Amino acid sequence: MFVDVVNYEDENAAEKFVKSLHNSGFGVLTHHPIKQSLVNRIYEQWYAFFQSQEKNDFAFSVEKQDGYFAPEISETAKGHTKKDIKEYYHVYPWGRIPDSLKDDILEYYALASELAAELLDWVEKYSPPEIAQKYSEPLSNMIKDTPNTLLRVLHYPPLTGDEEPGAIRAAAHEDINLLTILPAANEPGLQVQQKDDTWVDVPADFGTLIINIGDMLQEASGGYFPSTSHRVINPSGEEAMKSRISLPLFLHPRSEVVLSERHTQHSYLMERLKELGVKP
Ligand SMILES: O=C(O)CCC(=O)C(=O)O
Ligand SMILES: [Fe+2]
Repeated sequence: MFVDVVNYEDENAAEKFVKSLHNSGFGVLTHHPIKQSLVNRIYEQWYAFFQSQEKNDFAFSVEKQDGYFAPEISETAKGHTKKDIKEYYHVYPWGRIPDSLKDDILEYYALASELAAELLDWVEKYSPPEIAQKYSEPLSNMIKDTPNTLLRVLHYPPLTGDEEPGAIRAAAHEDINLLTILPAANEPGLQVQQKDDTWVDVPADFGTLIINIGDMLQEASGGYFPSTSHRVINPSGEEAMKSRISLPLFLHPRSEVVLSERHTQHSYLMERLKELGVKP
């Protein structure tokens, strides 16, 4: 299979997992340490938040990029003209978070960041030596005490039939960051582009964790780890009436971390945010 499903507790989990990341840009983990009960609670609480008007009190800050991004202003993927059909909230530990939602979401942020550091150690260990020598510092060190890692709570609303023709929940894109950690969403739809340009569903049984490479790790590894295009397609029939919630954690190095000869985290991020139209 293009994307491998790996048992986190297996003896050779690290090697298998990193191989999948190299081959497809994606890897899926079962039996991982993130509690599903916590993820479920977050899905329920934030679904209620997106249904409420309270979200409008947390409109995002252009400068800091924390808070609520309404459907009217949410992203247009690079190279696309139609807006994605989604709304989302950017959680940073230093940013604004509704009081009643703070405890669970910050617990998740900390747990997932901790797991991410371990997964970056796996990536480092199974990078070929000529690739590993490109890393300006150990990969897990790049995210140590970083203020930049972003937890995005996404809500894809039920489809009404009035959507702009051709618009989908998340148009094909690559992630900007180092690595993304994504618990399987409560509804299907996530697809990844294969080398022959065809699209396949990412294995996303409820309870699994999906990990993918972002542009910054592609940049730091000289392309050894590919930042693969992925998208979220629109459901049809009964499924179209349902909301979909997802929770990607985008791991970002500290701003001054050197990714390559061309870029630091900061210079890379600014270039990409301008392209997305969310930063002037
Ligand atoms: O909602 C999903 O399953 C994926 C979202 C995603 O790819 C993104 O926000 O970058
Ligand atoms: Fe993505």
